Amino acid sequence: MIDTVAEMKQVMAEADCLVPNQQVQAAITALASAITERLEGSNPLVFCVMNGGLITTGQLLTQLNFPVQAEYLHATRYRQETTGGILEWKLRPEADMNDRIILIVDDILDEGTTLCAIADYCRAHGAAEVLTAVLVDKQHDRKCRPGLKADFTGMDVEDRFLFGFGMDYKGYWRNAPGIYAVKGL
Ligand SMILES: O=P(O)(O)OC[C@H]1O[C@H](OP(=O)(O)OP(=O)(O)O)[C@H](O)[C@@H]1O
Ligand code: HPA
Repeated sequence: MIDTVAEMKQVMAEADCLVPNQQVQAAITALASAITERLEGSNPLVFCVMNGGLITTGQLLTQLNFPVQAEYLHATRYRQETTGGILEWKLRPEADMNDRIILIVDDILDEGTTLCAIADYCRAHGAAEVLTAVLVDKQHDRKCRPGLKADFTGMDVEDRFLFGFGMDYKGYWRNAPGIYAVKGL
């Protein structure tokens, strides 16, 4: 355990800060404005995708200045790894989605498998429309559907393994106050 903590301190010491805190905050504020403009009058049901979506969703929600119903779900496919596997539903949404406009909020659109599966699930359970919002869109050509984009994107980030603002490296550093890339990854 102590070895892990020391390793994680080393990971941070050697990491590249790609986007500093203030810039991330500005991106979340811009996301909130775009979401407000589009959804203010439509009584959206917001789903936080746990665990990674926790910080983006939390900060975003406090900047949505209209009544919002917020829930969470948990789907995961990276676990402690840096490459994704089969998507595992840990907690499926329980709220009634029938005829609702759903907004799914997550930290990162990487290959997109996670967001696509969640959006498909919501549509199959009666959602009238499903929109997606991510803090980060990782730039590469490995998207599960070519050209896949979220409806709302905070920022594009280079193709490295990232941590901070909800994104973890081996379960750690979701709390890092900026977007960092692991040395060599
Ligand atoms: O676009 P994709 O390639 O599907 O990857 C993106 C997903 O991966 C991460 O979740 P993870 O599986 O690590 O689960 P966690 O949030 O519980 O850590 C992240 O929070 C996204 O939900
Ligand atoms: O770069 C990443 N970092 C953390 N979690 C992730 N899940 C998908 N891609 C990433």
